[in-house]
Amino acid sequence: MKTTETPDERSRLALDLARSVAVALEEDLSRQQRVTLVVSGGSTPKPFLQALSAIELPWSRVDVTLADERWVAIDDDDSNDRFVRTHLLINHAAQACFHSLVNDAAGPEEGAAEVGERIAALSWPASVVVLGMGGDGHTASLFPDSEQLSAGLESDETVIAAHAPSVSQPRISLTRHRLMQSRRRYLHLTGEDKKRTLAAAMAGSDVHELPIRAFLDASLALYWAP
Ligand SMILES: O=C(O)[C@H](O)[C@@H](O)[C@H](O)[C@H](O)COP(=O)(O)O
Repeated sequence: MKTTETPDERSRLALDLARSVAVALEEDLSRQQRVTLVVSGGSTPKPFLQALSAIELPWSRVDVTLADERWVAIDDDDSNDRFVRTHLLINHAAQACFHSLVNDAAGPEEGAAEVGERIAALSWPASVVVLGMGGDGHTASLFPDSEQLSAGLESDETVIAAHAPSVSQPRISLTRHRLMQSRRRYLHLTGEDKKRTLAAAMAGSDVHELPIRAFLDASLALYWAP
């Protein structure tokens, strides 16, 4: 029955993705001193991050950052920073160097310049960007109902401050421009609802309706399980 198969399929998917990402990082680490890995928050990546953390790599040469973040304290339950520290920066990956998308500023507008400068100083193009997607077709914090969506899709800054009526907390997000500065991009999704959203995204072209469309090119590797 599907209900009993689903967790296994999701675990297998997470492991497959972790192995692909590890191979990619290792390949780039054989040619350059430092590599950048961009991961997403949310709930889907948890088993992937845990699986990746258990793979032996020269992690001390890996810079990890996030596709986006909620502007909350780093010990808040909703913090992606905390999520990455809990699920990725453990086991072998405890040696990686994590770069937060938040600072002490009052909000993302005030903090974005410093964060952008720090993140831009990492090694680009990133080796790997792992994106997630919401049921509304957002990725990172590029939300369809956000006033900052055009900036997120078109600006050549590294990060933008973002707000959207559909989400309660202010956000900071890497821009499309920065996320596309990557050698490999993966989209990690689970569930039938997201499969339907992805199919709708593939069937049209308005990036403002479903922002994930701005990332759907031939080089995006899709990792989906029921
Ligand atoms: O929540 C976040 O931190 C990310 O901003 C977001 O883009 C995420 O990848 C999607 O919302 C999917 O989230 P789930 O994996 O929780 O469905």
